[in-house]
Formats: sequence, structure tokens, C-alpha cells
Amino acid sequence: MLQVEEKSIEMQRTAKQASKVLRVESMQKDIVRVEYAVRGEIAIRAEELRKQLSVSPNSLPFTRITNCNIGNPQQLAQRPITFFRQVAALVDYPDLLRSESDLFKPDARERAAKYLAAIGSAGAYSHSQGVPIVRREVADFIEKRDGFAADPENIFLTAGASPAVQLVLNSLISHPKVGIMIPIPQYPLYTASIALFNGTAVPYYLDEAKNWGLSKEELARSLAKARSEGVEVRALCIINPGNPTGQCLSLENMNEVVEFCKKENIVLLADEVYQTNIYKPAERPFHSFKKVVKSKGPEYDNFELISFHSVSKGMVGECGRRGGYFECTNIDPEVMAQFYKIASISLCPPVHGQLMVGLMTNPPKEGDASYPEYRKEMDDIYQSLVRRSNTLAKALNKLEGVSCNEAEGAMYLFPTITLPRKAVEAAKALGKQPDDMYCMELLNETGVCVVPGSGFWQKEGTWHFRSTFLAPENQMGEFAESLARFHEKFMNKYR
Ligand SMILES: Cc1ncc(COP(=O)(O)O)c(CN[C@@H]2CONC2=O)c1O
Repeated sequence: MLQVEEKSIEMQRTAKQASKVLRVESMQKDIVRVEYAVRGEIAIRAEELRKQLSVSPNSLPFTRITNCNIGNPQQLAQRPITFFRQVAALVDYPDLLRSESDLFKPDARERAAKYLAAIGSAGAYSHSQGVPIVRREVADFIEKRDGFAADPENIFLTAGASPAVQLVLNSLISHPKVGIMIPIPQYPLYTASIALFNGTAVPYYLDEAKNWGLSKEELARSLAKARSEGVEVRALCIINPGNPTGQCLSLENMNEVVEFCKKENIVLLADEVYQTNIYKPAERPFHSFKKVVKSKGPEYDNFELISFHSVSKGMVGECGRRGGYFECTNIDPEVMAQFYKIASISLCPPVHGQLMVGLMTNPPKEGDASYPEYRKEMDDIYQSLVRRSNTLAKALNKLEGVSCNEAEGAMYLFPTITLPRKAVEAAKALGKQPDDMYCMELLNETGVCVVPGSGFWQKEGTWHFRSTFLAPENQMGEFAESLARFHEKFMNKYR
């Protein structure tokens, strides 16, 4: 009886859907095709389990969900930087400027007043390219970082790096055979956006054995293959420090990339959102691609580079504010005018996101009233990230069949896992990738949500998963233990 009822409900639903104007079948095909693993099937399941725990706390073998699938520090109890939030609060409620309270330091009051004089109100639309004085702060930050001039007119403030990357990729992909070179493994914003804009992803493989380094031979191989298939490669995306791989490129590697792009007449898109997440600064300091290009002298004066940054990462972690920027180097002014036109359709990026970019790039300086607190908060977060990344890497390397490079940068570890043949067969029987199955079982047994390596693309026949090391330090021990218990049980189950 139940099956008949279910059948008729199903038929009614289908009939009802068929009457809709907006149906999946009638949607833009590229939208239906796109995948974004960081918040994919496993993350969705994690939310279902979180809801279940909120209703019946003792119904699962764990008491909380630990989101290690997304670089979202303040979701995991990381505190915001006090000075940043004081300025934001004062800008949001200017009457506070009149209060005598010593809660707000003088330099926070000063900065808030400066921003308010420039924007009028946090509730007003700003310039579509971004608040001019914030773009000046970004330009000053870039000049100080690199030692080369930066022009605020070449800087676009955005609602995070994601829409910036999408604007540029959308502008580049004028027909389906336009190729964009992307690193494998890669952050799925790139594959998702290239699919969404109906372009061609041109993979170049990072070498896990060389700590995810890239080689000019591999770049040449990837490009030659694409061109042999009639693909018009126009840009090369590089993520440095890497997501999910956590490597920080050597200056030598960076020069090879720039020389390759110049020789092959390819625009370089440098995603540098993790530029302050540098955990081995002595052996692997961060260099911007802007500095590398400018250091190569006049023959690179026409080298086209677009660099991306964000307030979501670093020690700032203000993901929800939606603040970021991209800097255009040697980009045709008419192309930038098109960028501006597109930006103006959305009127302006979130004003608080823009101000956060200004605060990130122009923080308190030595001698400012807020500097001691700012310095301590930044250093504490940094040192904790170093400790947590090392703790998790050590724990992962103790697991059977798991090997994990230590993080040189970013917020993730990307261990390779050698799975028993029976596990690979069981996954295939389920129509799943083996690391997908592993991560789903990990979630269902421990509440830990990570992202399978298949979500970042990976070399055929290798399996990985990506975990952040953002769980609060006082939970890292328990987190590592539950991972170890699960892993042993999993390996025994499929031995
Ligand atoms: C390499 C890289 N570029 C751009 C972005 C987008 O940042 P915005 O927040 O500024 O849009 C991310 C976000 N990292 C995602 C989100 O959390 N975990 C991730 O892998 C990223 O890792």
C-alpha cells in the first residue's frame, strides 16, 4: 500500500513540477552542470546531522559537527581583530563617536571618522570600483610590500576574491574553446567558474613528490596538449600559497611561470589570498607575482597580470564581510573600463567589506594606541595556526597508508591516502570516488566534515582529502584521536 501511495505522491510531484515555468530541465545548462565540492554533498550531509543533533543531541556517535571543510576561522571560534571591529562598530553607529567611553581607542575613532567622511554612511552606495581612499590604502600596502608603484585606479574592491575571479574569468571566456590553465589539485572556484562560463579548463599537475611544486615542463605539456586540441589558452591561474596543497612557491618557480606566460602570451591570474598565511617564512617566504614581474625589467613592461586578495584569510578571517580586491598590472585601460561597467551593474561591493580591506592593508602602526593589542592578537592567531597545522600533520602521518606534507602556507592539509582494494571496489559499487566514500564515512562516524580530494581534481589513481587546521586548539587532540580511531576501523573494515 505504502509503495502505491509513494508512487502516486511522486507522480503528483512530477505533474506539479511539470507545470512550473522554472524547472531544472529548463535552467541554463552550465548552472546545472557546475559542482563546488567545498560545500558539496558531504557538507550538505553535515548540516543535516547538525540539525539532527540540535533536535536529539544523543542520537549520533558524536555530539557536534566539526567543519574542517571550509577555511572559515570565525565559524570555529577564532576572535576578530579588536581594532577592526571597533572601527566597524563606530562606522555602523556614528553616535558612538560622541560617547566618552574608553572602549574605543583614539586611533579607532580617528579611522572611523576618516572613513565616514569618505563614505557618508555605511548604508550608502560607494563608488562601483570601491571607496577611493581604501583603494589608496591598498595601493600603499602593495608599494610597501613589493617596492614597486601601485595605482589606486588599477585596483578594484570586490565582495571577496570569488566575485573578482569570476568577473575576470567571465571576461576572458568569449567562446567555449577559450582555455584557462589551472593547477591540479585546485580550489574548485576555478573549475566551477570555468564550467559556469562555458570555457575549457586546461589542467597542469602539481608534483606532490616535489611538495606540490610545478615544473615548466608540465606547463609546456599542458599547453601543447590544449593547443593540439584547438583550445585557445588565454590565461594561467596560480594559487600561491596553494589551496588545497598548502605549498609556497619558490622564487625560481615563480620566475619560470612568469617567463612561460610571457613566452606563450598568456595572462597570469595570481590568487594570493593566503599571502600572510606563511608558516615557514625563512625557507619559503611569500613573494608577490607583481614583485616578480616588476623585478624582471623593461622587457616585461607589457606583461599582463591580475592579482587577487581577500579579507577572508590570513589572520583576519573576516569571511562573512565579503571584502577583497584585484589589482590590474599592464591591463588595457579599455578592458578595465569594461570591468568597471560590470562592477557598476552591481552598484558597489559591500561597504563594510571594503572598509575591512582598508583595515587589513592599513592596520595600526607602531606607536598607535591600538598597535600593541593589534600586534598581540595577530601574533597569537599566527602562532596558533602554526601549532595546529603541525599537530594535525603529525597526527595524519601516523595513520596507516597516509602521508601528508606539512603546510608551508594557507589553511589546509591535503594528505594522500592509500586505500585498500576492497574499499576502492566498494566505492565503485556505490558509484562513488573512494575518497568521497571515506570522507562520508568519516563524517557519519565522527562528525568531522572534510572535503574529498576528488573535489579538487587529482592525479588519476591517487586519493586525498583536505582538512583545515582551524579547529580550536583545545579540540585538536580529540579531533586527531577521533580521526585515528575512525581510520583504523575503516582500514580494518576493508582489509
Ligand atoms: C584560493 C582561494 N581563492 C579565493 C577564495 C575566495 O575567497 P573570498 O572569501 O574572498 O571570496 C578562496 C576561499 N577559500 C575557500 C573557502 O573556505 N575554504 C576554501 O577553500 C580560496 O581558497
